[in-house]
Amino acid sequence: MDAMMSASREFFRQPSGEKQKCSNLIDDGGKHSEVEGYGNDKVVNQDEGLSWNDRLHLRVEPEDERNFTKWPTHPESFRDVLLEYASRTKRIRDVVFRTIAKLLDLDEDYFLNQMSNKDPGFARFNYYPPCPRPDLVLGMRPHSDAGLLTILFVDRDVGGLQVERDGKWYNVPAKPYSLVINLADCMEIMCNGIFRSPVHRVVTNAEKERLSLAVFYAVDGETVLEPAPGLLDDERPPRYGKFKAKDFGLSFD
Ligand SMILES: O=C(O)CCC(=O)C(=O)O
Ligand SMILES: [Fe+2]
Repeated sequence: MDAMMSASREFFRQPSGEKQKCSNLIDDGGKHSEVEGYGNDKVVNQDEGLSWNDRLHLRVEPEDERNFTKWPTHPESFRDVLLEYASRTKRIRDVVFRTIAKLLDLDEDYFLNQMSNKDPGFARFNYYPPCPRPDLVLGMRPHSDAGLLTILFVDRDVGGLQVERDGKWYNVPAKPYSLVINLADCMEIMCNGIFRSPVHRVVTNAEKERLSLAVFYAVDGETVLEPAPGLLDDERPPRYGKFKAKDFGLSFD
């Protein structure tokens, strides 16, 4: 974990020109951007406000779709460290899926069986510079994660992540060597809302920079999502319909 965080810190500390070698902008004068690479998120709606962060977004799954041209070459260790890190988060993902299935009295492999070897996984390195006016701008605006599961490695010293419940925001503490596991929208659907995909945001800090790394596991656009039949009966009707992930933008493809 230390190696992953220091590789990330080293990447973001480089001069802008070096980071732009991994840019997410498409070569058309910077008018369009793609999901992968270094930069900022695309602003879809002017009213949503900007987020005070830089990010590097890299596909880690499926293995044969990794695009190493977007992966940093500095620090030199970056690629190997991320490959090792991603292989471990994938194992954690599987343990969490099995545990959730057991908690719900489903077949242990129910969620794993819903997945295909085309399902995407993305590593998103977030860098939040110190912000002179934390009262005016968020590090990341409120959202829920769209996929199945997010494994989030938060900064060991600097807090900022908050989770919403009943209209109130609660701080998620910064803690060394801890991972925050976030259930995302597609899992909420498959769990028929028994487990919820939380709305969360990041507040800025006036003095300190903050780093985090989210690994998102999602589903292929063709995956048909529906509440697990084993969770439904007359008293517990489905809260969600059946649909393809891509029809609701619930995939990264
Ligand atoms: O930086 C954090 O702690 C949260 C990041 C996050 O929510 C995301 O990347 O989706
Ligand atoms: Fe998130």
